[in-house]
Amino acid sequence: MPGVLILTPRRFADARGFFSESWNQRVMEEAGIEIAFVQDNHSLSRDVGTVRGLHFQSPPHAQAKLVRCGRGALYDVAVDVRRGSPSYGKWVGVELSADNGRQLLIPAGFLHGFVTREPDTEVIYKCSDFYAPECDGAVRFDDPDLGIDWGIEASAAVLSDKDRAAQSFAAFDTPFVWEG
Ligand SMILES: Cc1cn([C@H]2C[C@H](O)[C@@H](COP(=O)(O)OP(=O)(O)O[C@H]3O[C@@H](C)C(=O)[C@@H](O)[C@H]3O)O2)c(=O)[nH]c1=O
Repeated sequence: MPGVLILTPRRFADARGFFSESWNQRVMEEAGIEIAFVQDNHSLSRDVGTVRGLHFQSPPHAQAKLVRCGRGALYDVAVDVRRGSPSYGKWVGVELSADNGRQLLIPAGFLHGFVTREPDTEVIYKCSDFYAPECDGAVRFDDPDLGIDWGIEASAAVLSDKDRAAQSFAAFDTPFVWEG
């Protein structure tokens, strides 16, 4: 999926555990990734099968996100909703866990959501714009047009009221445009 990257920072293990640089702006810039992150978020989901998503913030407050797992495990999903993109409407999913240390970089122009695979899963992510509730939106995680395989029965998902009432993908008028 163009623009979506899995990053796995090096871990320096010793008798105490490990040390890892979870974000290093200079290293990222040397790799061609120039994103000015301005907000860090941290969520805890108690139950296995908690689904948060699919979420977006519209321009002018669109957000790129760098997502990682601090405790437990989750399946993280990004859906390309950039009008005109070769992968418009397609999704990609990656297992992120405290053990595997992976991070998922999701550019602006994607819906984002995840399902937790372990109890008490903590998700930590950087965002490239501030929370703007007036630009916040959601699309149904189990929309048949998207066909995302969450690995759970949709009826068993633990959801917020907002996500339970989210619009269908067919009704979603994407505010994002593919810029090549
Ligand atoms: C996202 C967000 C929420 N809040 C508040 C609003 C609300 O009262 C409470 C819970 O918000 P939500 O129900 O939207 O939280 P949540 O369902 O965890 O929303 C998050 O889901 C993941 C998948 C994302 O990608 C995020 O961008 C964000 O949309 O926290 C903030 O103060 N700042 C924020 O940046």
